[in-house]
Amino acid sequence: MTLYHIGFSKQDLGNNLPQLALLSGEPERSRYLAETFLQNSRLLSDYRGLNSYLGYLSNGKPVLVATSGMGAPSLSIVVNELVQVGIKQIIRIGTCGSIQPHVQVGSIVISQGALCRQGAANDIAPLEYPAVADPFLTVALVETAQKLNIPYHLGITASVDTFYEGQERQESSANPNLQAWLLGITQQYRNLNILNYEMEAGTLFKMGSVYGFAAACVCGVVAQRTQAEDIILKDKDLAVNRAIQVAVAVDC
Ligand SMILES: O=P(O)(O)O[C@H]1O[C@H](CO)[C@@H](O)[C@H]1O
Ligand SMILES: O=c1cc[nH]c(=O)[nH]1
Repeated sequence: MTLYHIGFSKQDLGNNLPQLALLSGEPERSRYLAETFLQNSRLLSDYRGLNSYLGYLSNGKPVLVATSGMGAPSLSIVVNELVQVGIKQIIRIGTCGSIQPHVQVGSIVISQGALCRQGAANDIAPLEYPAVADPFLTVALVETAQKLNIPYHLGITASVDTFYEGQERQESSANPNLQAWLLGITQQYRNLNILNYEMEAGTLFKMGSVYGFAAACVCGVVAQRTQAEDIILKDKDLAVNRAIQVAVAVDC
């Protein structure tokens, strides 16, 4: 049966079924990953911008590349359907904004868990349910980053629903008047040793624990929120390439 949003079925994946999916928020990143880092990749579907590919790692292992779209509601749909076609491991390859001075643009953040401020996650499990990454897959990502000599940070991520309001952007937002409870929240998170902001990992982690797959997240740092609100476009390719290099080389 073809799954409605991802646009393919288990039968479309052949006899050598992939267990691992590499999940990006951005469709262009998925295409780049499949065409540049995988062998014999082919497009499975491209519906609503949620493109997906089947390809092979250099060790011959089949891997699915899929697109989550932005934010947890969209991710939850894609991940649900990936589980239905038999995926057992999902590595999110994303971008993020650093909120710590030592976490520099161009480096990568591997999330061990997330502060999950996401409405969609509450439909998966109670608010108090921990949003934790799979420990084995996460350590494998760390070991790969070390082996490749890629600057990485391991720690806690803040996964929030909005890019502007929830990440306390005022100067670059259409509405500079944030709700009172959001004023100063980035400093509070900094004090809690949270490393970065992004918009999907927390819900992915909760889904992993509830639905029984291994979830992990590696993000390239494209903004430095101790200095400014904007995305540093000149360093984005470096950051994203590093995150992809680690994810495709992971031993899992
Ligand atoms: O680059 P991706 O994977 O989309 O990740 C980040 O970028 C988007 C916001 O610009 C959000 O989806 C956020 O989580
Ligand atoms: O600052 C950033 C950069 C990328 N993605 C986010 O969610 N926030």
